[in-house]
Amino acid sequence: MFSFFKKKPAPTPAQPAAAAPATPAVPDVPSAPPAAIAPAQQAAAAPAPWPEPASTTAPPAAPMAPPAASGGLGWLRNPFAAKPPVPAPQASPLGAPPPATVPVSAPEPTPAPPVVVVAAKPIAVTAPPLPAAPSPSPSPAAEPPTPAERTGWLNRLKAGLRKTGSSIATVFTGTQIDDALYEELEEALLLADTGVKATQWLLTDLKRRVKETKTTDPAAVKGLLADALADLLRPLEKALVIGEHTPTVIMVAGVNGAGKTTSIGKLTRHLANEGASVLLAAADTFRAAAREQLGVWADRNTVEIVSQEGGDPAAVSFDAVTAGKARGKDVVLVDTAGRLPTQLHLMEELKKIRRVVTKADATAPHEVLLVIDGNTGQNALAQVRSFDDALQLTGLIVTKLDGTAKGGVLAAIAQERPIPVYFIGVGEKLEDLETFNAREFAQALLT
Ligand SMILES: Nc1nc2c(ncn2[C@@H]2O[C@H](COP(=O)(O)OP(=O)(O)OP(=O)(O)O)[C@@H](O)[C@H]2O)c(=O)[nH]1
Repeated sequence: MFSFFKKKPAPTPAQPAAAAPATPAVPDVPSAPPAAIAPAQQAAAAPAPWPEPASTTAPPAAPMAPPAASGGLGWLRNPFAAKPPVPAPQASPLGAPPPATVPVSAPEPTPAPPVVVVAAKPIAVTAPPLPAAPSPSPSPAAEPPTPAERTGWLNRLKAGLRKTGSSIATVFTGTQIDDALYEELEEALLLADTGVKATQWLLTDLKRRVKETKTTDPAAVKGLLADALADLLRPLEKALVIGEHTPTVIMVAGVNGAGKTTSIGKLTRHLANEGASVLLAAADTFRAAAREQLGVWADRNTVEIVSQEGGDPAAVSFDAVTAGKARGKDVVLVDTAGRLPTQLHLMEELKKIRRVVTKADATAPHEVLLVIDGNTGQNALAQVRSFDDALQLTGLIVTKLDGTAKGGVLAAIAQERPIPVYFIGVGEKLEDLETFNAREFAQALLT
């Protein structure tokens, strides 16, 4: 897993710390007392100064790992670009009561270096694709074999999506390609929560493919549908980039119980396994259980966590990003409390968290992810729209695709709000979170 993930690149020259002129009365300034930052085991301990001096000197760059040919999160990517200059360590506001003028300034936009991937060797980052399904359509190119690890995942994906796929697959058991087949298929796609637009798009595309290839066997139409679905889903494939910023700040949102904390835990584990330093921000400050749950993941992964009971989620996020910067963490993951898009005040709170994170680091958040429960079908699309409008999402994690009959919702998302799907979850276990690959998904769905 994550075999491509690199350690920190070579040290970069420090630049003068972004001047933080104390600007009183900035509305978003976190006003809560500083959050506790502690190694996971001490998460409950009283706020303490940094246990170790902040260091911005990165260790020497690790040797290049081989490109992502293995399974695992094979196309999460660290471009290993020269990191932007790391700001000189600043006195962290953590562990000491904030001064009257809070150390958050109205963002004096720090001229961020242009995001140019200047890695010595850019890395191939696409997940190893599956061999193309047998279909009468011309195969674009010979595809490499699927590694064993990825095959294991695919089997789990197929098992998870069987409920969705079986009703679609039965459409192709007849002997003729006629209107009845297309009508049945339309119904099956709609039942799988593919949505009206995506269903129409797929049917039109499929009919074209059938005509062009002069297909007469209904069983072969299934292969053509897999091709059409893969093409529709392809815009959702994108690599999550780690390493362009220190830290890469990832904010995670979603409705209650969507699987945010579990997904963060899984992702943390993968990152930690690859040697990335991760800091978790428990920005769900209201629900004790949520903090504890994140604390357990932090413990398991021996990463640090910033948490604060009953505090301001924006303040916790600010502290975490500041801490992540000061300590040269690779990734800061901000776990927010679940909320419905209709809870407008809570949506405002999310926007505030986003703004405050930007005050801690003018380039952050680098990713704003929405976690959606694949079981919620078309409602997931509504969530994507609402959270995207509020937060300008950069990516999705779709969980609980195991055992759902609504796996078609990804097609609806691709059609109506094509936000990249960085990961999909098909179970509660660590290995059940994987990168999204359009062809794999299409084939698993129709197997
Ligand atoms: N079957 C299945 N269960 C999952 C998956 N991802 C998460 N879960 C389960 O979903 C439940 C809720 O997950 P959480 O991670 O607590 O969800 P959350 O979004 O953080 O919840 P709140 O903090 O309450 O908003 C837990 O029981 C998880 O084990 C998945 O991919 N498949």
